[in-house]
Amino acid sequence: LDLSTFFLGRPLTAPLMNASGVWCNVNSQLHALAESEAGAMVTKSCTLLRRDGNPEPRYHTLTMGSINSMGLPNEGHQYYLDYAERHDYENKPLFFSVAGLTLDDNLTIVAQIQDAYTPALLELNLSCPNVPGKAQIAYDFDALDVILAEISSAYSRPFGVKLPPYFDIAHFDEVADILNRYEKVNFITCINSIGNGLMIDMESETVLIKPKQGFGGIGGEYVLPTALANVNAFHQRCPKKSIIGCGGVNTGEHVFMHLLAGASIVQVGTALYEQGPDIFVRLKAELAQIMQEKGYKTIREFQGKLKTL
Ligand SMILES: CC(C)(C)CCc1c(C(=O)O)[nH]c(=O)[nH]c1=O
Repeated sequence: LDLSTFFLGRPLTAPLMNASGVWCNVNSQLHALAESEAGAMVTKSCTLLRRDGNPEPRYHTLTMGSINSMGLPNEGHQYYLDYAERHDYENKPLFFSVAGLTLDDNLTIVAQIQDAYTPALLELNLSCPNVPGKAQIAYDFDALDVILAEISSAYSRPFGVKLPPYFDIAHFDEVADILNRYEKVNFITCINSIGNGLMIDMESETVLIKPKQGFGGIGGEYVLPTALANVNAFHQRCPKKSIIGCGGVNTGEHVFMHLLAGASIVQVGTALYEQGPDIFVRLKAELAQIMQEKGYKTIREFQGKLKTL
């Protein structure tokens, strides 16, 4: 039973990894992921300098997921470059997530990744903030085009982008058209949390997290249908790019759905936050069980083969 899926020509031991931001801020967490059954791993989106992030409580578990407004707490890009230098790439590939606060910061960080000759794969987080008062980069299509043009000329290797969810077919079309003009963008990670949700505590009649008057990104089971749609939409529209699925994964069935919808690798966020890296043992076993029951020997036999009616 070959659970492995090929990603950028490399077989992974499992089509599973963490979602950026979860269990990947500091060395102890990164070490735990490196030792886990995950087939790959990604660092917390970094900024040029270290950030404390938002005041707590900034993450809260919900009945079917989570809400967070962490505020990009991270150790600064050099810390993750130092980790990338020590990482054992034979063990599993490492993705390096970047969310610079400005285009200049992104270019500075990317130039240093370039100079570090690290085998890590760049995942550019396009939920990074735009100029105040404007939508996040991924929702400002002109700014999206500019940042991709700038990074493509500053970075000589293939890289990927982490996208927030889109909800309009015209947006899938427009964003895919932009991405398809950048052949260096060879993978797309869909989705980041669904932005600016709000949940309420009935007893105290209060919001659940302190930052942004309680507004925060929604993750977990709530986002699975949106995640699957974005994975499939970009899988269909960007045939020359690999899709990394993210959103709503907590069982082998969810992993199977993401792969069927077109994902090559499946990221786990909220469920990993709640259950820890041992979750990859369970997900791997549950996926293998489903493949056994369906008579699939390899992922290739069903990956991207979602049927329509
Ligand atoms: C939302 C940003 C703070 C601009 C980026 C970091 C980030 C965060 C975060 O650090 O608050 N949370 C998410 O669910 N997704 C993200 O991409």
